[in-house]
Parts: sequence; structure tokens; C-alpha cells
Amino acid sequence: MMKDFVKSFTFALAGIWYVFRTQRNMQVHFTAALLAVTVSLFLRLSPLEWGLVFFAIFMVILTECINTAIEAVVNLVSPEFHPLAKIAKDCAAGAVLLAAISSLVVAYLILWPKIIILFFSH
Ligand SMILES: Nc1ncnc2c1ncn2[C@@H]1O[C@H](COP(=O)(O)OP(=O)(O)OP(=O)(O)O)[C@@H](O)[C@H]1O
Repeated sequence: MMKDFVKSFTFALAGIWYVFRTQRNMQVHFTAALLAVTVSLFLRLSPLEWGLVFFAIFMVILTECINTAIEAVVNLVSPEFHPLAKIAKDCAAGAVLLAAISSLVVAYLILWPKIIILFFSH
């Protein structure tokens, strides 16, 4: 039971590591996330604001993982051009785009006003 749990956990980590290693977008998201967390450390966020920032970060990272999974299955099933393969890949990419936009909205609504206040209070 415990061994199965550890095994599943290891597979899940291997999946995340694969996405990080092979997808340039994931490296960009990760760098942006590190930057957002570093900036947030200076902005005295409330617990709810921290929650929203982490939620936004995880939404982007998890949609990138699902996007990579869908791309792998599509490449396996339909290496040749197929309109349905296009729909699957485009929709998966759309999910990442929507998550990235929502994280920009969170940054604009939560971080940006605090950054402005920090600069004008000096
Ligand atoms: N088998 C296919 N059939 C039809 N269209 C495809 C197929 N493979 C890719 N495409 C189209 O090309 C676009 C880019 O596909 P690709 O697999 O290169 O995705 P990507 O997001 O650029 O992947 P990667 O993360 O590997 O760079 C897809 O969104 C889709 O519109």
C-alpha cells in the first residue's frame, strides 16, 4: 500500500521533471513564478493573496503538464496531420494560454498596486 503510494508519487515527479526538462515554455513559467514569489516576499501579502498567487502559479504549471501529456498522446496516435489532432493540440495550448492570462490578471490586481505603493512611499 505504502509502496504503491511511493511508486505513484515517483512516477508523478518523473512526469513533472520531464515537462520541465523538455518544454521551454515550462522553463519560462517557472522563471516567472520564481520572480513573482520573490517580488511577493517584499510586498507583505495576506494569506488570501498568497493563496491566489500560488493558485495562479499552479494553474499555469498544471495546464502545461496536461498540455504535454495531450501532445504525447496525439503524437502517438496521430503522427500524421489530422484535423482532430490539430483540435486536441490547439485546445490544450489554449488551456495554457488561459491559465497564463489569469496569472497576469492576478499579478495586475494583487501585486501591481502594492508595487506602486512601495515605490511612491519612498
Ligand atoms: N498531427 C497533427 N495534426 C494536425 N495538426 C497538428 C499536428 N501536430 C501539430 N499540429 C499543429 O501544430 C501546432 C503545434 O504543434 P506542436 O506539436 O509543435 O505543439 P507545440 O506546442 O509547438 O509543441 P512543443 O511544446 O513540442 O513545441 C498544434 O497546435 C497544431 O495546430
